[in-house]
Amino acid sequence: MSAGHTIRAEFRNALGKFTLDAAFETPAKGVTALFGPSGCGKTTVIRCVAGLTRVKDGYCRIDGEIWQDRDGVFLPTHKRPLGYVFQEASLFPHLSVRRNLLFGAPKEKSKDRPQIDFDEVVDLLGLRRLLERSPTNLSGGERQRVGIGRALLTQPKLLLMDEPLSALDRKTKNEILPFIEKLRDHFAVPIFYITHDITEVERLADQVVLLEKGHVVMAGPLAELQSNPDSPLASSREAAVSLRGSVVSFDPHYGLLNLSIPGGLLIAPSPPAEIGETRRIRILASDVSLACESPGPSSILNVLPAKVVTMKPLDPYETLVVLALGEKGEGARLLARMSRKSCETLGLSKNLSVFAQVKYVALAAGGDED
Ligand SMILES: Nc1ncnc2c1ncn2[C@@H]1O[C@H](COP(=O)(O)OP(=O)(O)OP(=O)(O)O)[C@@H](O)[C@H]1O
Repeated sequence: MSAGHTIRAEFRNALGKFTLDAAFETPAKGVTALFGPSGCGKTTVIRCVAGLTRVKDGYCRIDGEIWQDRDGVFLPTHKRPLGYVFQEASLFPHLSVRRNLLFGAPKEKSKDRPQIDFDEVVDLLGLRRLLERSPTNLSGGERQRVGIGRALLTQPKLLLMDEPLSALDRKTKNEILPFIEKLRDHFAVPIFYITHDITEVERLADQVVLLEKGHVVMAGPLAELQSNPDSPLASSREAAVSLRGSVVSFDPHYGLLNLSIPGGLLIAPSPPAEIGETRRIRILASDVSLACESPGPSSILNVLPAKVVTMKPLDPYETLVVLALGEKGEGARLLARMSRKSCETLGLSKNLSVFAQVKYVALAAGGDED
């Protein structure tokens, strides 16, 4: 990774009874999810990145710009070009949505980097019809969209989002997720996204920093962590992989989308989509079963040749199988979770050619990923 296009964060300090010893480097693009159980230090890390908490032994470099080093450099928060989105947006009740959005936006345009445009933000976040309203009677989801828009319009070099959906009910969360997906794919601003909800990580993250008790357990691209059998993501009950699929065709008769993924093709029920559109796909380990020979007719639409990469017992009864799609195992990784008995009956071993039967393919709502 060239230092110019990465974010490097290192923070070490004892904070009361809590010891923070977190270091990671991540690309300065897309969404980096900070994920881990309550109290593991997610908020503390981004407070350090924001300069709201100052630890002596700290280093923070954002896309070539040093915000903190060990030789005394420490940019105060107001000098750090960052946007901060909290669990609940605190909007100014006496200002219209439009003026709330523009609050904090620089008066002059910077010439050294592309600017985030007001109209683009408004349209992308679906705020046009709210512009002249007062924030006092907005719904929780609308308020949060205004909060996100306001943070983006400060023209940040980094957007920090601290559990932005956790105060919302499931339905509103599902309404807002597509907006966050759109802004991830549309604007070039890197995002640090704190959550303890794995489904948000799977839908939004490009990279993940896994935290536990103030330490970074693992950090890297989402797909790598999901398919690494030693990662807590792979061994969890809800283990899944997120893949990117490109729309190849649509069958209007059955309402089925054909998506090309590395090492194979997937079919998923879906409304029509544009050919070439990229969609994020989620496949749960518990929705994948294996066969050694091509199975006959079945209700399962997706049967993909794959090779066994590795196997890991999760407990005395269940095994996690990591697969590489494609006849030569050249494609994307997939996980299958099965009983130890099934594993033994099939005689699974490293490099064995198998057929992965995928029972359910979850597709993120429309919209192009990079
Ligand atoms: N300045 C401080 N002094 C003492 N303790 C602190 C300080 N800042 C954070 N802590 C402690 O650090 C720990 C981590 O807190 P933090 O809020 O970062 O966790 P989190 O992973 O974001 O949790 P949650 O998901 O519940 O929000 C907590 O035990 C907190 O009490």
